[in-house]
Amino acid sequence: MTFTEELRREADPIFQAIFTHPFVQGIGNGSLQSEQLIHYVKQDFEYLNTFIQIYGQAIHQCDNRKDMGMFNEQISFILNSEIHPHNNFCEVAGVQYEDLQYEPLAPTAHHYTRHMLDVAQNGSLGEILAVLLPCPWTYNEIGDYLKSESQPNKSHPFYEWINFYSREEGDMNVTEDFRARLDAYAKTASAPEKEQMKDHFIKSCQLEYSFWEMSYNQEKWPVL
Ligand SMILES: Cc1ncc(CN)c(N)n1
Repeated sequence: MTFTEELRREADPIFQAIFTHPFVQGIGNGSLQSEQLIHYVKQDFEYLNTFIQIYGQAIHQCDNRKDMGMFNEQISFILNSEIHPHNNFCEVAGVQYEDLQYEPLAPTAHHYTRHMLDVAQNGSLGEILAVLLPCPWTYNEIGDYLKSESQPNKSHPFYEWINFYSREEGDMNVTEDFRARLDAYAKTASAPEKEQMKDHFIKSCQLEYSFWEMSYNQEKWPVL
């Protein structure tokens, strides 16, 4: 079993809980309220801004152009492609995307971004890959799950979102790319470093779940 297969097996209860979370189910059956979609987009815009900054820190740790190029491509992906699923949510909610940008972080988004930033500042390249991997991996699996469960056609309100994240067979996407790099990295990593990578990965999976919960409940700081 590869290192990332081991990670996936350990995180399976969290993946299953994500698939059945009411926000994810609400994407599948089109039942989400506008306020929930708006809360998600506001927080996710900021979350992805942090992701871009972490890619910058990962580039700082690369010792070859191939790896630098890969992270650079991922920055472009967020800037130019990952705006489409956000626009899908905005259209359904009946709001302009530009009006939801540069909002303060809610507690869970604050926690998740600080977790990733901490690893990016203090960890190895392997640890950075481990902390980032649940982001593409859980979304690809959500996309695949919703595509097979809901069989959406073009009239489904979240057709674009589901198709954006679901994978085509044989597709070499960012999840597969990160997994291959992390598996290669793990082959020469020490046992304590592998434990660290596992810990970062599992915490990010937990925080992926919490991010859906935050959006569903439109989480705010306790005292306003
Ligand atoms: C919180 C979160 N996790 C993952 C993704 C998919 N890149 C996202 N847009 N937002």
